[in-house]
Amino acid sequence: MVISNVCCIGAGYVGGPTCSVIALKCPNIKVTVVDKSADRIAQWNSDKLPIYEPGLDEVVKKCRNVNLFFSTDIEQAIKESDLIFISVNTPTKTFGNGKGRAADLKYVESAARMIAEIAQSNKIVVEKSTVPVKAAESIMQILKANQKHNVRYDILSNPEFLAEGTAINDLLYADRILIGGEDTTDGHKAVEKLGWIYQHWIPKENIITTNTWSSELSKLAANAFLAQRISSINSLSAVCESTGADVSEVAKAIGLDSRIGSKFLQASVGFGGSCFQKDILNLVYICEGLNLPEVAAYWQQVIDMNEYQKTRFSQNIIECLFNTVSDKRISILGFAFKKNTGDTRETPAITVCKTLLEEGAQLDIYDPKVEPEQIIDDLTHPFVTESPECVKKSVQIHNDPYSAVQGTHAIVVCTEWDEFVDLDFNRIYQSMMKPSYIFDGRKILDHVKLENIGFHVQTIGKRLQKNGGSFWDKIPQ
Ligand SMILES: NC(=O)c1ccc[n+]([C@@H]2O[C@H](COP(=O)([O-])OP(=O)(O)OC[C@H]3O[C@@H](n4cnc5c(N)ncnc54)[C@H](O)[C@@H]3O)[C@@H](O)[C@H]2O)c1
Ligand SMILES: O=c1ccn([C@@H]2O[C@H](COP(=O)(O)OP(=O)(O)O[C@H]3O[C@H](CO)[C@@H](O)[C@H](O)[C@H]3O)[C@@H](O)[C@H]2O)c(=O)[nH]1
Repeated sequence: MVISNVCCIGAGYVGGPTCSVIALKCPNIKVTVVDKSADRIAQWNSDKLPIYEPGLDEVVKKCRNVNLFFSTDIEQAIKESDLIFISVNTPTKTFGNGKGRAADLKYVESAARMIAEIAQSNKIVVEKSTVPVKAAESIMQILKANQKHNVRYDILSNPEFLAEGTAINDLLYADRILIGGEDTTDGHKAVEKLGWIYQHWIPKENIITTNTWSSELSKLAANAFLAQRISSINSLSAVCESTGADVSEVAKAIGLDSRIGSKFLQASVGFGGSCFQKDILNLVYICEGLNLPEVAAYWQQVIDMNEYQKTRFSQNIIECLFNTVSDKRISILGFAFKKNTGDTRETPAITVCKTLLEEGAQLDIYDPKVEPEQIIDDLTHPFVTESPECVKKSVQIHNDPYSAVQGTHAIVVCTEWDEFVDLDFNRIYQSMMKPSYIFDGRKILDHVKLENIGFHVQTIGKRLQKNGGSFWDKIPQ
């Protein structure tokens, strides 16, 4: 099997870690990750990588400039390679047909056009990006229509299932590798070649092959199923809050049924991240295009429930704080969409912060990995009711959790960072305004201990009443 040179177009959250692990596990393959962003490539070549991911630094340090290269010379990398991963972003369209729903494939298309322009020898082109079903067909059309030399292309679908914060582990010990290809002799050969790369570290039985369209759809389906579980448990969290049931107990009770399983049943302020919402919206759009409105509506509800959860949590904060947060200082602990990443794409913290800002609150924000500029950017783009200057006046970013809680009325936990569990809450209580509130949007804190210190505690899917005076009192019994 002779794949000796791999190129990856797109040095992002997927391209970077995936290719680093391929380089680590396949020392005889030269792996070049290219990007049109010179800044991003410079960061990959520096001591401070552009993304935070546990274990990534070590892998990059070991392989960089040995058999792993980060470069802006896209032309050279395409020319040299046998196999090219397209790992560019596929965000939700913000304009025109399918605005707010369809995946924007302009970056995939431009990558395909570049390959067609440059390639002088046969290439296996691999869709690593998450794309709509049948995208491979469009890529093939672009490649064939623009073919410069007598080059043969094979297109494969090889979706990525890594989750941020655990990317290296997910890549090293993937549950499965999915490869979709054409059901022809050449198609099978291409699938085998890509499979051979993964066989360097993934057991053969975990590498599954399907037709191209099944592979493309499986990626959207996997994310839809995962997000659906979160929306399902979050919907029940509202029932728990109104009845006195505890959503963690419910999750445990149902999760022990081996048919249901225990994972992805953690009720929360809502799911975030660059994928779930984008991919489900894309699935909904595809279903509408296929004239399957009932199927589209079914999956749309997963997104709607997530919006409901984020809004519900934010409104509860305001109601608990005597229906006004105007000029009150509120600490936000955690801004990333989950722990162990600095990524803020679609983080529920944005909804919480924007709601509080619209109500006139002053925010003191701390996150161990998110850059301050990123937080300001997220809260000002696009901002409907306030100018960016107003937002900046109302937001202070801290590099220490204790300074972020000093003199504030309430703490809102938006990300489940481990370090929040071990904070000295006695010290924090002393430094806050009274009554002191904690809104635990991630269910990570010891609520009984906090109540014993004197905090008023609110969380998702459970009534905590010890210190009374909360919005639960309004609920008719
Ligand atoms: N982030 C995740 O955890 C994750 C997991 C699985 C799948 N995915 C999918 O993988 C794809 C990439 O996601 P990401 O999070 O890595 O995106 P990203 O935005 O972090 O990275 C994409 C990179 O592609 C570059 N790029 C775009 N067009 C280019 C071009 N024509 N030439 C060279 N570079 C180009 C951009 O500059 C950017 O650096 C998406 O389709 C996403 O849905 C993401
Ligand atoms: O029980 C849970 C599990 C997750 N979340 C939230 O859901 C979001 C997404 O979490 P996770 O799926 O762990 O991270 P992602 O990096 O978004 O990974 C998802 O999206 C990727 C991009 O497509 C896929 O590759 C992964 O398989 C898929 O898990 C985060 O806000 C989590 O806090 C919950 O609220 N409750």
